[in-house]
Amino acid sequence: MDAHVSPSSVSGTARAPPSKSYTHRAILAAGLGDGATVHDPLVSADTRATARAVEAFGGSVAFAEDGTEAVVEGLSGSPGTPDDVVDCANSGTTMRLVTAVAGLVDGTTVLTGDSSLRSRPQGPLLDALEQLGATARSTRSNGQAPLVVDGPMVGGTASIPGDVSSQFVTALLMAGALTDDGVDVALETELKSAPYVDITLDVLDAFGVAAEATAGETADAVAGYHVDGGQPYAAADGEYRVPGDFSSMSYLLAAGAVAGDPEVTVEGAVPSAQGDAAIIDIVERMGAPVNWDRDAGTVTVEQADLAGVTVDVGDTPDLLPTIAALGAVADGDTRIENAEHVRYKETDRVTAMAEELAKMGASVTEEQDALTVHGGETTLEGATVDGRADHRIVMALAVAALVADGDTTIHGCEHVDVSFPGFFGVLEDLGAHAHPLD
Ligand SMILES: O=C(O)C1=C[C@@H](OP(=O)(O)O)[C@@H](O)[C@H](O)C1
Ligand SMILES: C=C(OP(=O)(O)O)C(=O)O
Repeated sequence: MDAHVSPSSVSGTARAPPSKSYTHRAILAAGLGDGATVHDPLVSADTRATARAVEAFGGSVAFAEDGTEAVVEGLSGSPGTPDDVVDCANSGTTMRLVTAVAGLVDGTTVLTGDSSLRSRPQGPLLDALEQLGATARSTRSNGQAPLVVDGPMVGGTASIPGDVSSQFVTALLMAGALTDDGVDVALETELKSAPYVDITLDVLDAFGVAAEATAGETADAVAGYHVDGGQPYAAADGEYRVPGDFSSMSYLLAAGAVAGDPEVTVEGAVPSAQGDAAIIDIVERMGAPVNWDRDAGTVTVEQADLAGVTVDVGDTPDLLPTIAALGAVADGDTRIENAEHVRYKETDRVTAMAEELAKMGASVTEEQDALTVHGGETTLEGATVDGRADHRIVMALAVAALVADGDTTIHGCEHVDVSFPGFFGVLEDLGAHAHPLD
């Protein structure tokens, strides 16, 4: 489906959806234990995939019709053999976390996903599961799904690269808590996307599971992570509440910074372990006045003439599309560095943003691990662009389109359902001329 975006301003207050990363982990943790009520879950295509996987292992997940909670019945630490192939759809988090849980099953689990997910790397996780005592392989022997996993694994030490996906570490820690021997994850390289492991430690802690980083050679270096085995999952009082999603917030804050008339306020911005809260500092560094009231959980951003900045996205890969869109509107160069792992997402987001912003007239230089947007050299023009079946590309292009000269058509706008269902409605409520075409 196409979305149509005309140049327009935005103002008012919007609420960010609940965190996708926290929701995946909370539903899985509740499912691996005796169940819990997860309040304010993100109800989206990706989190539904994790809910289906919990059900495939023998639990159940009921999302309330009004979306305010998910009631999870757990499988008490013993995932059963799924009756059918587990379809992780478009969700990398689901596939990685569920592959490790499959290593606990005394039987065979088969996992697949859509064509995007079947092209993403899983090899290091398969190797890790083998090191822990499971059998894990790719049906095509190319480190990609479909995957076949035979457990049970006992635990031990798994050595993995840290520069492909932090989700491998998250997966090994979450499943490792239910092994007999526990799991030591030894990182072969520096960890990218590290704040996502902090989110995992946060959720594990809330479910009564102890896990920690193990010290490296220097004071701030991390050698890996450790989780003891035999730790049941149990949320305090059987309840867990999901905070707002800063990656989703980034599009609303970026919209306010480029097209605020004069400002936009985003609710749901309670502090949590999410590295993507860095978007607040980034829009401020680019010149937009920002006020984050941490107690109230609100961020207000005013429109301003933005200036290019250099941003390292090693910790915050999901912000790359948003920063690239901001850079196309700013004056001067915006250089996004340490970005190679951003190529392993729903699509290669470095190339996708370079090519799609270029269609809108932006001047862009792409390197293997960096993207530089040369703002101010050209005028951003409305164009027909391709969201590449990737929710974040669609939303970032919609932000750029608000201030392009002329109308923009974005292909594949329905993919926002992966992380931010109703995104175009929220933009419209802020006053933007942005809507899906039937
Ligand atoms: O664990 C998570 O919830 C996520 C980790 C990150 O992936 P990588 O660790 O693969 O970079 C991020 O890009 C993804 O959107 C969500
Ligand atoms: C990469 C993402 O998610 P996942 O890895 O779960 O597909 C994302 O939401 O940007």
